[in-house]
Amino acid sequence: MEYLVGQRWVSHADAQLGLGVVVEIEPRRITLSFPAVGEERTYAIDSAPLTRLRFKIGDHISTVDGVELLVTDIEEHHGLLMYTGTDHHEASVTVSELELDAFVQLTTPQQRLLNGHFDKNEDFALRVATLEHASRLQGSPARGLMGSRTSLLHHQLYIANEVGQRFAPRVLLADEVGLGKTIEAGMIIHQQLLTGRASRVLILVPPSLLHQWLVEMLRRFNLHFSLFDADRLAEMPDGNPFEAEQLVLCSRELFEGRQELQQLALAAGWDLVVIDEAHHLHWSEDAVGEDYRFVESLSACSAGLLLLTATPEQIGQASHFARLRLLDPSRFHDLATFKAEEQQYRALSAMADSLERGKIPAELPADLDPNDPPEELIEQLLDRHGTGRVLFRNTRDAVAGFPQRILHRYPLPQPEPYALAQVDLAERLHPELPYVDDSWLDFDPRVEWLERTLKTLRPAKVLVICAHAATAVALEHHLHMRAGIRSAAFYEGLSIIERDRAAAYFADETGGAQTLVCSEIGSEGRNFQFAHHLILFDLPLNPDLLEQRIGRLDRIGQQQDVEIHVPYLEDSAQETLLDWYDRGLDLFRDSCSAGYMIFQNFRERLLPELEQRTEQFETLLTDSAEFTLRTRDELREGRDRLLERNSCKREVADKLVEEIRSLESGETLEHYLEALCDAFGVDQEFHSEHTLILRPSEHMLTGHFPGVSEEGTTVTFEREKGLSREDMEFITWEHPMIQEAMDMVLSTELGNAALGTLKLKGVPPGTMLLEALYTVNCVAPRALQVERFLPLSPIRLLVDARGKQLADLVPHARLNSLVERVKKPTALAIIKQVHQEVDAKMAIANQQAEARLEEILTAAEQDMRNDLGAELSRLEALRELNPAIREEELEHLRYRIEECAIHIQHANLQLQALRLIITT
Ligand SMILES: Nc1ncnc2c1ncn2[C@@H]1O[C@H](COP(=O)(O)OP(=O)(O)OP(=O)(O)O)[C@@H](O)[C@H]1O
Repeated sequence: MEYLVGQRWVSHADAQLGLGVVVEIEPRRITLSFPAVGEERTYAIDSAPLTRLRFKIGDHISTVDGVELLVTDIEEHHGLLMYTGTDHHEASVTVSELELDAFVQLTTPQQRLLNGHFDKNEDFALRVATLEHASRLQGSPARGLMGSRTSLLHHQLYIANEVGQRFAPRVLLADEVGLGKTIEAGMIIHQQLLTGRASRVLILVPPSLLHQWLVEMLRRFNLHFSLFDADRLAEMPDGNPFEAEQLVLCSRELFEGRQELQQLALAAGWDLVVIDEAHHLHWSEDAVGEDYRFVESLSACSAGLLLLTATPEQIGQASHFARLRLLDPSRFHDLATFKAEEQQYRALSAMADSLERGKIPAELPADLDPNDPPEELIEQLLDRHGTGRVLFRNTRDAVAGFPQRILHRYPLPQPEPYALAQVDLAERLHPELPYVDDSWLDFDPRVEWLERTLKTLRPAKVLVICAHAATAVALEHHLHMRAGIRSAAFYEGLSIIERDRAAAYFADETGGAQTLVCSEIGSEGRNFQFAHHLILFDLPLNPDLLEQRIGRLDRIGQQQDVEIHVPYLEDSAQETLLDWYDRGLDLFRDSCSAGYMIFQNFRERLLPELEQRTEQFETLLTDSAEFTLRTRDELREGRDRLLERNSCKREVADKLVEEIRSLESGETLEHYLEALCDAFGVDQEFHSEHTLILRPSEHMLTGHFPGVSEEGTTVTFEREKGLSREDMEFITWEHPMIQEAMDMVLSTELGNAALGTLKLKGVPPGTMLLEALYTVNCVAPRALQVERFLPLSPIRLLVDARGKQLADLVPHARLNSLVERVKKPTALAIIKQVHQEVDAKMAIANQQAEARLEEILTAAEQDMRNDLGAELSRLEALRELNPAIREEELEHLRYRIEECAIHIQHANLQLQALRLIITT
């Protein structure tokens, strides 16, 4: 080996030393300085673990003066290498190796392989597997949807997929109570974040739901939201607090009367704003509430907006319209037109039905071609004339699988003080209201009944709901202090912590409260389906509120029939209202999305009956029941049906479920995580089937492995187990542990250079094979989603001694099982001899990969143009008829197609891993 002072060498025993400069040569010893680490090392010349650093044409080098060059030519002068290259001004510059920057990292597979920095064959295999999995996930139709810790429910996956794919989704999620709107919103947020379409998200909810949202986002989607409340804001340093976090959760009330805070939230800018229980936003044609105005301003400065409500018309059709207007002001600009359009939806649904039966309706809109297949016609009808792009609503009927609701009525005698005192309607319905003290507890028969009933139902958990906070507080106090019943109160006056403590006490299976006494507002949106007894201490004067109450228990996850107990005072407004809800609306047995509309329809006849029941009441009941039946039928056949068709297309949802199940089935993920743990030095212990305990070991490759705590983390690959065992992490391809570990592999050189031997029948010993793995590297803004059409697309090549391609003949997995490791000294000896041969094979591999790249890029561009082009033509056709399509969506799509094409055309190859194999 010829050493000369000034030459650059690298230590293959210790890659971290960086580049070494020969500073002294003695007869048997050689000294190198390693400037990057400020060390000098002396070696015996015969056994120095050194490899001459020779850059290649095409490599990027940098000099001590900070000049960056792309090498175009290399010559040797008196034993020193002279590199000629182009700098960033495209000027040609020649530098001697003396001038090279010592901090140079040898990271490319070729540099590492030729400089003797070998990885284990297992690490090489891990790198290849990582690239293949990453590429497959990028192209998966279930991207962003497979990682949630939820049951795979069709209606939710459909909506999440449909909405999550949109640029800047602006929709109203209006599934009936308890069908999982929070979960749908979580899936959409997760998908938008994972695919880079959104990075800043603001969620506004009622105070009682803050904690529930925080926990649901974390537990089900691994999304860490920061909860902003008055205390947190007070503690934050100067500056805009909303800019300090990307994912923020706070209550709408936080902004009430605080203009300055509103301005800060607006100034921070968001990609997606989510408003839960959106029916509370105040809007009427005469008066617009501060809350509505604030959300309207937020909506104007955020690309995406999700509004959630189970009872969109709870405050009437006008305010329902107002929320749609927030989503798409250019579409929903006039209430009267909107009302007229609503009438059309029913006719459209009837048309869709006839099409389904194979009949072309005479009144089919002119823009549809009756010769198209009926399925396509239905799609076009819904697409072009329905409300589906903005409004999603699934009903219990459509989702199915819900338990029964059973009503129990308890007539109680009217006590004298109430009979004498009642004046207005509110007091008739809630006779305890006027009492400033708790004296009503002594004579109101509902109190004694409540005490008795709770004792009879013991140990079953019972949720009690009443209209007012004061009633809830007094009742709970009584139950707790006087009746010895374990209870807690839950109402709007409590702090968030107190509320969560009360809910947790109620949820606690052992030693928790038997009953939780809630006020109307306090309990909205909460999950109490672990109980199946509901006591309605009074009844609200709005069917949608009653539906909200029942929905606390009658929601996804309810295992038993829901027992609804209603105590009421005989011959009172309560009895009349109960009769009307029960016999007029049949609301206790079946939810009714038109409850408020029916109430409005009969309001004028109903209210006087609540004051004083007359003989007319029976007729009112019959009329209401008939009207309800008709309305239910109409809805079933009309608007709801139309919405359902848009809110869940079974075939699409089936495919998503199938895709997720297939990604979860088998043991691919399990084996992959095991390989990751082996590579990074994480210990694995068997826990139970498809479940492991992971612990950091003493031989960790890096200081930390994502998601593995010091005391150990239990992980399961089974969805069912993941759902029932809160103490375990449910691992999917989208779990942060896997995503971050994949990033760790791909952002370092782990496994990118390896050497092994192989016995192959018929191949003479000493033959060289080069296995190379390339990916397609497309640098593009994440929001463009280019990887949907152009994923990493790993290209594997296996070049033999004569330059023949053997990749198909000897697949990677088979090669892995045959390759044997080589001891480092032998490997170094081999590599020194095959330098030039490797270069020659690399040139062949590069050429072949380039040819493949061209094919891949052409196909990707075609795919992209087909896919986005079809979407564009569909939207352009739609826009002619349906102003629900916003112009900016079209513009964005056109821009996106051209931008994607440019980025695809500029994609290049990246060599990801190289393995040299010698036959023995
Ligand atoms: N896919 C799912 N897998 C498991 N649990 C689910 C799923 N979807 C919903 N749930 C559970 O069902 C309950 C209802 O869901 P969620 O709170 O999202 O409903 P909602 O439609 O927002 O209700 P509300 O109308 O009361 O606001 C919650 O306890 C939720 O965790």
